[in-house]
Parts: sequence; structure tokens; C-alpha cells
Amino acid sequence: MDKNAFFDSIRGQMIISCQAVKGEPLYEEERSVMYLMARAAKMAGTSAIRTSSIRDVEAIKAETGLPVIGLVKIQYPGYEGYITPTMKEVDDLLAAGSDVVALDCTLRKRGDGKTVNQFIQEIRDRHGDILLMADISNYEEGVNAWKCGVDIVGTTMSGYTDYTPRLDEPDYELMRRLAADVDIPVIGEGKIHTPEQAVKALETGVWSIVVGGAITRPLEIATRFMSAIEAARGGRA
Ligand SMILES: CC(=O)N[C@H](C=O)[C@@H](O)[C@H](O)[C@H](O)COP(=O)(O)O
Repeated sequence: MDKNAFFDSIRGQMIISCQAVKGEPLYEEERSVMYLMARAAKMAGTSAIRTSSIRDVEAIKAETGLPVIGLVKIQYPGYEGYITPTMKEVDDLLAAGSDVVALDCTLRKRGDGKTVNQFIQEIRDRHGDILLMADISNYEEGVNAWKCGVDIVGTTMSGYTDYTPRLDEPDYELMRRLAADVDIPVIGEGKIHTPEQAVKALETGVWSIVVGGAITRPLEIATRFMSAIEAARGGRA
């Protein structure tokens, strides 16, 4: 995948994340159904898909032909991060045809005792110039990943580490700061729930955004409606 062509194709655009892991309503043991979500995403005009698991990378590439940002969610003992934590997941994602590999680049503990900086270097030594997206939770981690030579920084983990604030909305401030200071594309990702928030996130200056659950997680969407109705009812009582 040509790096600049990919960057051009996603600039100012929304990438749609189509993910269902075990335990989620759209996770089917026998076969993935997320390629249908990806079909809808493509029909809506998205330029790339973000997805988790090897089988979903394969199915979504076959269905859409779009560039895929792939990751594997797996919790190993001793690792605080769960997004593509080891070389095994990187190897598997590349073999499956992932155009970009997304990985946890927070500064949390890794079970192999390495720093994320060492891990990034090992990936470069083994796989050369592949496209890497760093999923980070704060400014320091974003700058660190950029300096380690990743290709894209994403705000994915903001609010999901125990040292970042649990906002109920996108972390616009982090997007703004990273977009201003980091010299590679920054992707605003996480908790973009409405079209208005998507526009506002892009206005922070990020290169593009990823929207996931608000489009592809029906339980999350339904629960948001239910909670709003419940809250309104409580207010009236
Ligand atoms: C924290 C974590 O594990 N995030 C995952 C990363 O790939 C996904 O579960 C999210 O859906 C994705 O980041 C998009 O975010 P949102 O679904 O909020 O639009």
C-alpha cells in the first residue's frame, strides 16, 4: 500500500470501525458477520475500514476491497495493553492482508518486559516500511510514538487507561494538541457518537477520524436511546 496514496484517501474523511469481539451481540462463533457492516460502510462512502481479528480483516478485505487498518485484541498475562500486543499478532495481520497495523502504544506495562519503543523497533527490523498506527491515550504517548517512527497516531485509548480522564465525548483537546505538534497524520478516534461530534473532531485539525460503535455496535446505539429515555422519565418523575 502506497503510504501517500493512503494518506490522501483518508484526509478529512471518516474511517468506519467494524468490530465485534466475543461476547458482543454481533460476534458469531462459526463465521464473522462484520463484513456486512463493512459493506454498509462502503456504501456510505468510507475510504477505509478499521477492524479487529484476522478473520474480519480477511472477510472485510474480500468484501470491500478497501484499505483496512487491522488489529487483534488479545489479553496476555502481564500486558496492560490488548491491541496487537506482540509480534505474533503483527505477523498474522500482515499475512491476512492488513494494509495498516494498529497497535497499543501506550506507555503501560508490557508482559515481555520491553518498552513500546523497543517493540516498534523490532517491528521495523522484521517488517520494514509497513504502515503502523499507534493507539495512544495521551499527548506524551502520541509524541513518543511519533518519535519512534510510527506512521499514524490515533487517540483511540484516551479514557481507557487509568491515568486519562473518562470523558463521555471525544477528547477534542488531545486531538487538537497532537494535530498541532505531531508531524504525521493524527486520527481522532474514540467516543465520536454523533455527526456533529464527527465534524467537531475534524475541526480540531486531525487528519481524519475513526467512528466505530455509533455506527456498527447496535447494542451500544440502542442502549444510548434507552438511557436517554430513562433519564428524561426520571427528570419528569
Ligand atoms: C478502547 C478500544 O479498545 N477501542 C477499540 C479500538 O479499536 C474499539 O473497540 C473502538 O470501537 C474504536 O476505537 C472506535 O471507537 P468508538 O467505538 O468509540 O467510536
